[in-house]
Amino acid sequence: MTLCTSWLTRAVTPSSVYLQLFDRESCTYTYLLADPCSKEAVLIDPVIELSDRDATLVKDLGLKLVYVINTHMHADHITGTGRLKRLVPGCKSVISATSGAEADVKLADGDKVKFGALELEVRATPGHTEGCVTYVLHSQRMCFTGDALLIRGCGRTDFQGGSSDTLYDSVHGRIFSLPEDYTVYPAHDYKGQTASTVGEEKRYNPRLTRNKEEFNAIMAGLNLAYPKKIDVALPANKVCGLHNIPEEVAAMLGDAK
Ligand SMILES: N[C@@H](CCC(=O)N[C@@H](CSS)C(=O)NCC(=O)O)C(=O)O
Repeated sequence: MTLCTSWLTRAVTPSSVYLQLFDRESCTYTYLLADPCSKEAVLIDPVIELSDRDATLVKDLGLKLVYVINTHMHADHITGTGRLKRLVPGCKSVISATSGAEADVKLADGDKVKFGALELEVRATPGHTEGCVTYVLHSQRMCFTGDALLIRGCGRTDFQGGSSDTLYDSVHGRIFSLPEDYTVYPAHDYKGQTASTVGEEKRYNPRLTRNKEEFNAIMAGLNLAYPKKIDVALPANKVCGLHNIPEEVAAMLGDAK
């Protein structure tokens, strides 16, 4: 198998626009996808502090932002969804129904998110949280895995209804069942990696290549510190980041609450 050593973080082709954006503080990847013909676009997993960056990009590229989508209710940062709804009137917030968060559109397994000629398939991939989903853009052979599958890793399973048993089944059943050449785009990377493929992760993921018993033991032994912002992020993200924004964040954004 050929391993890719560099990945596009930006691609504009006749059939799609794709940009991978990064938040240095939370190591979150935000994705901007668009159909170049209709100009309809979606953002996946935006971060509130960078919502001006994202709104400006949408405007500069002449795109029409139709959906601001989350892979799950994040615990480490406040989503940019609510603020983007203010900055780009008309776009709709989107998250899974099982996340327990408020949004204009609540998705279920098997739903499709359509923008222009493009379509994301929603695959429920719980385990990191109960409401995690993976979005699959079959036409571009891409999947956006949130925190379910990270590059050579996976999301922790020690809060928000997390379960290592469930995560193992989600990744093996719903992500590793995709064709091996599909590119995997995660919601975070802490080591400077940008993307992987289903085939690479099936072969080299140090957690998910193990059997379920070994995986459960690895996850039980991670002993990670709680995310620094969890106490402000979860209440804010329950309403898609629009309310309960901490004062220092609101001040930084020059926002009324
Ligand atoms: N240090 C960060 C939090 C890091 C962390 O816990 N990341 C999560 C995803 S965000 S909830 C995770 O699942 N990590 C898996 C791993 O193996 O590292 C902070 O304080 O925000």
